[in-house]
Amino acid sequence: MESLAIITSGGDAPGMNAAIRAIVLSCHAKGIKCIGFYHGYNGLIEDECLTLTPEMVRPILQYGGTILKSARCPQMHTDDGVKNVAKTLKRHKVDSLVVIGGDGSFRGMMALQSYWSGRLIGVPATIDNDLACTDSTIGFSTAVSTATHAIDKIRDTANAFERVFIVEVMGRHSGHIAFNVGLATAAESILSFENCPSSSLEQVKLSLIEQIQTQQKNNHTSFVIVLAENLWPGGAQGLKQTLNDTANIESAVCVLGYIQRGGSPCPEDRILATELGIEAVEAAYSESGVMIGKEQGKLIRRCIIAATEQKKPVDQAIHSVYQTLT
Ligand SMILES: Nc1ncnc2c1ncn2[C@@H]1O[C@H](COP(=O)(O)OP(=O)(O)O)[C@@H](O)[C@H]1O
Ligand SMILES: O=P(O)(O)OC[C@H]1O[C@](O)(COP(=O)(O)O)[C@@H](O)[C@@H]1O
Repeated sequence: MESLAIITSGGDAPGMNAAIRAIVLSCHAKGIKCIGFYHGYNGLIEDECLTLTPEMVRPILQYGGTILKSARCPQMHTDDGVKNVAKTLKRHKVDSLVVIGGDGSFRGMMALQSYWSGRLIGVPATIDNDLACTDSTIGFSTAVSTATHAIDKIRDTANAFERVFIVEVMGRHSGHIAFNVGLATAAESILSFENCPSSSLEQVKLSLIEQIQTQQKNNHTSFVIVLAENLWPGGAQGLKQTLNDTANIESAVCVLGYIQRGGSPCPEDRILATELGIEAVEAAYSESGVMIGKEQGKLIRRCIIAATEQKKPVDQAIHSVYQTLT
């Protein structure tokens, strides 16, 4: 292998820079030229790139975001877009492409397999942790930690005013962030896809109201609801309105939003990203269409189809602890 390219694609995640650093340093040690393309697949279509050197990546491990920038690239959903990516890779004589991103970015890799015969390796990075074949994705631990610290602060003011608070967290359509953050902050209620299927929202509403009213009768304290984004019609504001209209319950809303995607990666994400990055370069000598993951302390290589098509449920132990305590 003489030349390896990297992109960061989809939602940025803290630790992407640490993965880039590990890949570049590893390539340098093996005498492989390492090319970074900007803006996810867009940079491969537009041919926006630079040769990455150790000097460029030495100081980046502790920073959130990505020095290669990230983006979503609608053209990848067309044959022409994918063909243009393949053309750029051929023009630069790239032997292997490492895609640092989430399930969508890996679907892009699958599309590329039809037009490019180089080696394709995925490094799982998304705050949502919604990829199978790895216990954790790069960025997830940091996002959970950021949201936990934010809710600890909300708890202080919620306690002072004896308020009901609805805190909306990210996760697109999966509840890994909601459940982990809810447990870490002793939220009185966690509302997510896994425990609130859309057909049950009326029932969820009634039991939530009962739970709040019971607590308000007995205690002078706060009530924090951790709500997964895209679950409740109208989001956190919609739920606030519902509580008010149905039971005259006042609540305050905080949508944590993009702060969960930013900030310095926590040690777990820095270490995970470094391990996965180094293993990605190793794998790029002999494999293609694989994602590097880490399960039960072991680095593994799994077919990207399995990683994207399988669901990774929220840890059953976390579910059980929440059910026991509420
Ligand atoms: N089915 C697909 N076919 C080809 N490319 C895809 C597909 N799904 C996603 N992509 C590419 O991957 C990019 C990132 O995907 P997205 O789902 O937005 O983020 P993530 O990789 O974090 O899940 C998309 O903007 C698109 O360029
Ligand atoms: O940046 P955008 O386009 O607003 O997307 C927001 C989405 O991105 C995420 O932060 C990360 O999702 P992906 O890693 O799948 O891109 C989701 O939690 C959220 O729903």
